[in-house]
Amino acid sequence: MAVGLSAIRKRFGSHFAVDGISANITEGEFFVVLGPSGCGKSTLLRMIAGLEHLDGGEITLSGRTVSGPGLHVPPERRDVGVVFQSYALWPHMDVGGNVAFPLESAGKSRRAARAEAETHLKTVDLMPFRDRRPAELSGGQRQRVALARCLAGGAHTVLMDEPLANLDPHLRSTMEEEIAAFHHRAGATTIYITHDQREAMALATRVAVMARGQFQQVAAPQDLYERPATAEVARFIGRSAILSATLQDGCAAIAGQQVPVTQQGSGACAVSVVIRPGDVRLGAGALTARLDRVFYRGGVWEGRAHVSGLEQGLPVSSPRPLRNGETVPLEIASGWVLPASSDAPGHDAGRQAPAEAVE
Ligand SMILES: Nc1ncnc2c1ncn2[C@@H]1O[C@H](COP(=O)(O)OP(=O)(O)OP(=O)(O)O)[C@@H](O)[C@H]1O
Repeated sequence: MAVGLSAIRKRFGSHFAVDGISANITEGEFFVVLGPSGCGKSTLLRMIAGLEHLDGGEITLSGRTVSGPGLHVPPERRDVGVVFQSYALWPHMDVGGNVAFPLESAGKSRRAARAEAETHLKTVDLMPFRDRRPAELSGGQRQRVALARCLAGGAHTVLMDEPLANLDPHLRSTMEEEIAAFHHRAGATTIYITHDQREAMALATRVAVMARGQFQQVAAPQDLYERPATAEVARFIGRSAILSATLQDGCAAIAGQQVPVTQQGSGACAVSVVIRPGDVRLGAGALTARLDRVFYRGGVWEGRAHVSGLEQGLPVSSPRPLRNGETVPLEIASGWVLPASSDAPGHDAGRQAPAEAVE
């Protein structure tokens, strides 16, 4: 295990910014922490980096305890590289100098450090820019310098705190590909923080959905989408409707129809069913819906389908044009039953929040 978090807590005044998080992050994993602003993501990262002391619990890095009761290994002795959203480059040094800096600090000669820095500049495709100063680079190029410098530091574990937050959407998606390639090449265990679910889904081996200082669910992106543990996770990841239904013989009664559903374990007959766009078939079926909130999303149209008697509109998407106000036949072909308790699928993190009431 590369990074072990055991019931870690951090309090500011009376407020727990990190409130009992446990997780085991494996060697080489790309682990994304996803959550809304203020949920405690940066505090968690700073605790792992050694920039915050813990108020409880224990952190291990490669099996070595670095934070725990009466123990706090300083940041520079943790073998951890950090990339923040502000690039933190030296403005007076050129690109090559910035990347060579950790190598020189580690005692290499200037010449050897420069030569090694070039290998890392090649990795992020920045060799043609090695003599420029940071001020002469675009945001994306600066971020790549920060990545190369992190590589040069040779850290076993890389922590990234919203590294793409300052970039425009087009550059963000290019940089996502760069970061994925960087991870593939460098192989370092990476913990990446973001509030952007699309970014999380694109990059992660596993995603931890964080809220109010706790991990709500830790799972692979597809599992999170298809088998959310709570209503909160279902709402945070992708589009969904969450409907109350009664369950019998593997089917949920929704709007007078028997909808085949998937669930974890057995249990209650009054359940909450998550419906995703892929669960709804448009164009045929026993139900009739009126569409609104229709948007064209490049290749597909998205909208909400309102069926009489249902408490929420269903999310729909179609490769054919949809129109606001049109009436369409549809069928709900499948759904996911939210686990009633904490024995949620894919959930391997410590303290858990109860499933929320359905809106
Ligand atoms: N040094 C501090 N002193 C007091 N409160 C703090 C301190 N650092 C963070 N907090 C509080 O702890 C909570 C979590 O903050 P944190 O920065 O970890 O959230 P975040 O999820 O990273 O947010 P964002 O996405 O907006 O950066 C917030 O309520 C914040 O105000």
